[in-house]
Amino acid sequence: MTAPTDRDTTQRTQISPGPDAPAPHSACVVVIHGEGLGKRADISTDPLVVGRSHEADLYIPHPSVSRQHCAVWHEHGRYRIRDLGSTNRTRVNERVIDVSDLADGDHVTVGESILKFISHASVEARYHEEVHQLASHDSLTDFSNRRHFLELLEKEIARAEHQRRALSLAILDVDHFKRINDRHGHPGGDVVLRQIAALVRSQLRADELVGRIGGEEFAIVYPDADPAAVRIRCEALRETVARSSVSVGDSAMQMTVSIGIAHLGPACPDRSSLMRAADAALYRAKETGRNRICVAGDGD
Ligand SMILES: Nc1nc2c(ncn2[C@@H]2O[C@H](COP(=O)(O)OP(=O)(O)OP(=O)(O)O)[C@@H](O)[C@H]2O)c(=O)[nH]1
Repeated sequence: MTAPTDRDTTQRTQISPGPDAPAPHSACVVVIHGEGLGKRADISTDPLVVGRSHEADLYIPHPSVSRQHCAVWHEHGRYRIRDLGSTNRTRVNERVIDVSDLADGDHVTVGESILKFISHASVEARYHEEVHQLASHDSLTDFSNRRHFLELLEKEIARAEHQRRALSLAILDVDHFKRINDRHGHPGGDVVLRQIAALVRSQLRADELVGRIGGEEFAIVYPDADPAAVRIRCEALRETVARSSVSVGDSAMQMTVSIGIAHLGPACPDRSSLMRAADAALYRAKETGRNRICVAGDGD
């Protein structure tokens, strides 16, 4: 065996211009303390409303926060903040304000939460974006995780009620998924789940929200679509999965999904009743043979 030479052991430092420049980014506010920790929202010329109302752009569900607490916006090259008549007032760096300019790094106190203002193209903004993405999304499928999905659903319900629009919820569960794990192990099961998630994604429109709400369970919100149209969309999704083949290594297989649908309305006026009804419909779809759709209210 020959002794190692300098060439073998020396690591050479690569000449580098430094990290990639952060993409130009609008400014944002990030919750850095209290309820809503990690949430962020971008700021544009349209006022961004921070508050406890489901319709607030940055929703902070805490009793110390007013329904519409403050608004932040971009105007003639400056970032501005205005208190919206909140009970506990808005503070910028501990100073109570009615209207104020914002500078990079300013702390905004809203009830018991603290927001940080981060100006555009900041490396820190990218860091917070990544942290938020990690906290709110499922790493296997990149869908919203259960907690984030439920929060989005709550906001969509508030919007649908306010605008008197339809909203439906579908819960989809992969049939006999345990067999895949038993045959191919948990990593093989993950490979299949990722492929089914891709099929689900391929069937979604831009305004439809999806979340992974359980191990092999996904949920989709269909805003502003009538019940008949939602049924057709779900049938197309069910068929797409049933006709596609998924694979683990060399082994290809056909999978199916069962789907339960519930519509926002007098029988399901809020998030929990909607989730319960869609779940019960899914249970019926499983009980009556799988690879099918059941709708809450039909045949209960
Ligand atoms: N690979 C993998 N498996 C998971 C994950 N989460 C849950 N599972 C598995 O999914 C399986 C779900 O099984 P069951 O709830 O019994 O249902 P099923 O076999 O899909 O049958 P039906 O739903 O009744 O059609 C269990 O074996 C879980 O261990 C995950 O993230 N990855």
